[in-house]
Amino acid sequence: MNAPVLVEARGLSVAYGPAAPVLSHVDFTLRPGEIVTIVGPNGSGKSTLLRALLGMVPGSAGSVTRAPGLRVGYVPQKLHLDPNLPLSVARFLRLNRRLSGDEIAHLLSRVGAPGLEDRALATLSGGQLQRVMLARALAGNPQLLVLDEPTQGLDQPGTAAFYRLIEDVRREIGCAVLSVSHDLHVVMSASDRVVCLNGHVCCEGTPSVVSNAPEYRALFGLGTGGALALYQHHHDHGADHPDHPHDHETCDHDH
Ligand SMILES: Nc1ncnc2c1ncn2[C@@H]1O[C@H](COP(=O)(O)OP(=O)(O)OP(=O)(O)O)[C@@H](O)[C@H]1O
Repeated sequence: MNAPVLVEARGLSVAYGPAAPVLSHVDFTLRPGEIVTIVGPNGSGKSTLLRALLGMVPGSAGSVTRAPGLRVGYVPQKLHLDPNLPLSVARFLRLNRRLSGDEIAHLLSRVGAPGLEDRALATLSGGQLQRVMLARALAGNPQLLVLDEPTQGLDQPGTAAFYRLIEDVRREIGCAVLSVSHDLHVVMSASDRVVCLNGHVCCEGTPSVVSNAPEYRALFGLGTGGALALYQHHHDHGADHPDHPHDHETCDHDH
């Protein structure tokens, strides 16, 4: 029998209005407890894929299925905060669920941000705010934690510490973690599986498979032409889409 699946996309395409699809023919499977990270250039459809998997945007073709009753905790890319809004951390955490003072204290210490209950949200540092966002995502005891570039704006130690925290949380509550990230070093050390996206799945597999894949190296300019390569990645998504997902798909390049 197959292992249970939390979220699955088959042949998924997504278009915003009449424009060309942002995502084409994406196959994706996430199983319980996995840490999977989506990488890819700006505009390659990473956030769109997350949103489509969560049912926040409809697919134009293909299918998305989620385990019945799936509990998801979502940490968005950015929280747009009005600095004049006098919203405390505790009130923020209670916006969409009932939580006791003890539960809030426990959540905040769980994410390494103890004692912030009464602080105004707008006065927190970037790192503190991300931890509070993570606390909110964990409040519903998720089976799946979804993180959209959660460490944007954090320095390298802050980023590394945040991902260590995510690994601890995964170990503790056994949730799967699906994230979008540009922090390639961290991604490569902290993911079970990496999916490299550029409107379609260019390559996927374990970090070591992906970091050696020519598609990945071309996209991220590792020894193939520097950062410029990022913008010169052309692909022909036609012939070779196998029925079975495997570690390493090919796509054509023009450098
Ligand atoms: N609501 C929307 N309406 C129309 N177009 C959209 C919408 N959201 C995203 N797009 C377009 O879809 C494409 C993919 O966007 P998406 O945000 O999924 O990419 P991304 O890989 O997450 O990018 P980034 O790394 O810059 O965050 C972009 O061209 C973007 O302009």
